[in-house]
Amino acid sequence: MAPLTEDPNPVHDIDALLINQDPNNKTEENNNHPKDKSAVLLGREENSISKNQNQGGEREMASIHRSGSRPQLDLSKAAIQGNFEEKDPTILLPNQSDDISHLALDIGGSLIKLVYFSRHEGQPIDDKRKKTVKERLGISNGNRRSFPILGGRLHFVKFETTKINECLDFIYSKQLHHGGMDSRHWNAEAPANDSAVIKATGGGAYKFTDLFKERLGVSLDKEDEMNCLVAGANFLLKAIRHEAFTHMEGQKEFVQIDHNDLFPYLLVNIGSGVSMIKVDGDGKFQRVSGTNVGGGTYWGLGRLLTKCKSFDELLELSQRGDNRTIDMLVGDIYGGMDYSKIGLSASTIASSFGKAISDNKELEDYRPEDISLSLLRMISYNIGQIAYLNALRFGLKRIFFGGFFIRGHAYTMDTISFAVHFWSKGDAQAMFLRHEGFLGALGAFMSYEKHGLDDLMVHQLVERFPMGAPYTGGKIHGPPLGDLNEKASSKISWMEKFVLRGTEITAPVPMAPPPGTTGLGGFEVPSSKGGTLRSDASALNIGVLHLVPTLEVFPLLADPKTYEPNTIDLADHNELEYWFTVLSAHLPDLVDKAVASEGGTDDAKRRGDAFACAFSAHLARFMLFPIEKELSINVTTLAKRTTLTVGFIKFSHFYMNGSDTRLKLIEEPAAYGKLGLANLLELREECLREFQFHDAYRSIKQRENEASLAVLPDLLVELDSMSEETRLLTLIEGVLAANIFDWGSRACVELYHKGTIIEIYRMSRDKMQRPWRVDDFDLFKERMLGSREKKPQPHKRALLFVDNSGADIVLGMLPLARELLRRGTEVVLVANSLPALNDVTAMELPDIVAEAAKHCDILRRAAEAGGLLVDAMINPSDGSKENSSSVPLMVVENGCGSPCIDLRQVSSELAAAAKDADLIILEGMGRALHTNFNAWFKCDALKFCESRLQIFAFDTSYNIKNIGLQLAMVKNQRLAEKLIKGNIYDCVCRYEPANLL
Ligand SMILES: CC(C)(COP(=O)(O)O)[C@@H](O)C(=O)NCCC(=O)O
Ligand SMILES: [Mn+2]
Repeated sequence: MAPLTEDPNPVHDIDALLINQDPNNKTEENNNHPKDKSAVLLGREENSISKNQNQGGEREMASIHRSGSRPQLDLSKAAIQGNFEEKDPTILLPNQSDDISHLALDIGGSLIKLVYFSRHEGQPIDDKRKKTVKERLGISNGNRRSFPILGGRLHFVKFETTKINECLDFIYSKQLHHGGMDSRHWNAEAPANDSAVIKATGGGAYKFTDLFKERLGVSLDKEDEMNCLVAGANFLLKAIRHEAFTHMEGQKEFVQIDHNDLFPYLLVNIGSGVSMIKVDGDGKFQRVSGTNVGGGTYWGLGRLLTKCKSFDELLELSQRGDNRTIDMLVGDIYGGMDYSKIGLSASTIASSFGKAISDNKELEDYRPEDISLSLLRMISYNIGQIAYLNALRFGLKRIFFGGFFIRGHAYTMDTISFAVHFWSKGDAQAMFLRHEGFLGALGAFMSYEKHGLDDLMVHQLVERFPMGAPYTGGKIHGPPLGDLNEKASSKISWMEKFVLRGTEITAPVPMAPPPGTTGLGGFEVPSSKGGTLRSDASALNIGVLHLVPTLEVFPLLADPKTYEPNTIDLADHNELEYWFTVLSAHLPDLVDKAVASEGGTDDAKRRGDAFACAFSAHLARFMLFPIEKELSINVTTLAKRTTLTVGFIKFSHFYMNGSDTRLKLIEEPAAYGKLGLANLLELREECLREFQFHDAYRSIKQRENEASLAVLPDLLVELDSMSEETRLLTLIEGVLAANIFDWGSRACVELYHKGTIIEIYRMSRDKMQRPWRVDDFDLFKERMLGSREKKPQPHKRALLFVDNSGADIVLGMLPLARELLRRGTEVVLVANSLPALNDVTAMELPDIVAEAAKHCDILRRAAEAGGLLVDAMINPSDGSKENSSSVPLMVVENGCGSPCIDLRQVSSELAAAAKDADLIILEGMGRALHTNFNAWFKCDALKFCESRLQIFAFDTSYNIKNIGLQLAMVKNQRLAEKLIKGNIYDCVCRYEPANLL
């Protein structure tokens, strides 16, 4: 490669070199102040029409506005790839940003909200497998909309406006003003692009224009605040599954919004002042009302009256307040009685601050806590009341509240909810949004038209890291983490700062709320069980949105609307506590494996520690544990790995109240969306990837694959010597037995010290004794082999959702696949797209199959027919490549990187493979137990799938609602007891033929 940077005026035709680059664009950017669609709808003046039309635009009005930040040609560090002699050599532009705008801002009076995009890190793509699968399954990109975003993440970050310099540092450190780290190396000294433009909304977009220009060399392209709020709210309500929730008396409940029935609604944005916006559709809205008594009033008056230094401090005070000392209640007027005739209880506030008239007290005589609560209730009730009256005025069913005033504060939400409930006599309900603080920033982000985000579907957005926003992004740079007690030093990187911040959070112990009086519907004291508050309460209650435009809903789901992937709902605190303990205990070992998988270097160790800190901080957020329990966990953790700060730092950092024997960790799982065990298991994998551990179990997987492949030929000979019936049973037993190789199960991992892989496999198989705890094998056998009355009908295509590497795939699932192939059934092995624990991935499978095929004709022919052996021809001279006598064996990726699978979001190739499938086999605890245990499948368009075979070793039976075949051996004692009233290593074999439905 040769550098090209010396030549400021390259002779190459720029248009030819760079797709999507518009050389005219520079002038357009400088002059144009694009407005979004709604601006056009509202009939605003548009100053860029003629320019765009000149550029060839028969495009319609709404789409003629070009984003002000279309990328510029960045030739820095450009280099010719390949040979100088070549005629038009490719030129690499390492610093060229993607054709995507990466950052948008909402700069408010107190907070700056950032939404930024990062591309998914380039995964190695096995093109050949994909190509063959595409051909085989007839997948085309035909009607797929081509998204400018090919996949990436939306991150949400906040800064206090007073710390705008930190915000600028952050943008700079991540090079977000140039299109992000993806396109620029860390510390790249590329010159700032003078004409770069960032979308921004909020008053600060005007106030800080010069500062942004000075510090980052970028211009802020101002977007209308109201447009942004509405665009952000619409996007969230349509695209995020668990976005809206109600909050009454401390209870949070998510509301399923039907996208087709979203409009109209009332959006109440409580900032310094309050706006009430009637939203009728995308870009269609009207500000119908508002009130000047809002967040600013609360903070302003509160500051004067209590001397509080921050808004959060004031809110925290309110939690310990008793407003009855200062508010005049109905009971104060009526001698402690209710005014029942007009439906007011004695505890109803008759007049906020009313007692101060007659008390003959000075300001100092009132507790600041009481003042704060009185103020909070006065303002919240007032807003709730006005909002309801406006909803009534326009006949609106739904009221969504957002804005910085709420900040995920349970007490505030309860108060607003109470007011809406009270005034509507229960007819209306207040709803809140998890991303409420980011509506404006998201709206500004959406205003870059080319994102194509507007018609993203729910299943294309995955909130994979439900509470990880502050931990994400960037690489681990800078010196080792060191002592996390140290305050953020200028030396440490952003990532580390974030880790630091996350673990530093101190939160007050929630006070038991004063008992609310039950009366005649007056304003009782709201009870907020989840009334926790932290210094930046809403900073962590949202996750990173992964945009994967290729994800689809699994077409064989009988009813995607009612489908719930999680079997275990962590809203049950006992479950949460148990799984917290299990995952915490597993952490040190996982870190060891992860560090070893990266060569055990210092960098890997540092990343390992950072991962452990981040993941345990995430886990901690869900929990509120008695102190004894916490400490016992810490002691074991530390005894094992003294250098690791896992699970310990978080406790030393969390607020502890002497009178309360609890460590305060944030107990508000619902704030992060509905949480099931699958989310927690996925979070762990995502967190590993975040710290650049891409395959912690790589070497274990390799070792187990090799050992298993070595004994496969003997197993196949053994199987072939059996009668059909015995063989089928042995095969199912084999799947169950081999699923014991699960590095996610503590009990199993302990077993591995007791023998070789093959010994454990044999032992496990020998112990298979029927009847299993749940045993529908005979039904399945009848379907496969037929009966006296019925001849067997081979399945057309079977989808085998495979699980672990090693014995599980090689000695369990592959022989079962072989049996199906032998019977004329096409087999599709469905494997993870990304590693998770020791699960086999779709990338790894072709090699494993190729090795296995060396010992088996059936597998070889089928693998060839399925295009799996293109590279690894066993015997290239035998000419069997074109052999069409076999049904194919194929491999597809499932679209996920977790031990579990959410079938609402699978890869397009799996969706395509499912079309002709009439048998689904789900194997393993993660895929068939923790998720999909209650799933129903169909085949063709409307019929239920002829059979549903779920195989998982060591499964357990929760309250089994479905019928069907599941093969399982329970790998966890507690699950065994709960699910099947059995014991660890019990088996479940459940089969679900359609005629039973
Ligand atoms: C993570 C797992 C779901 C993986 O199981 P698999 O899908 O491989 O059968 C499972 O190992 C698990 O639930 N482990 C935690 C329970 C324990 O350690 O007992
Ligand atoms: Mn697994």
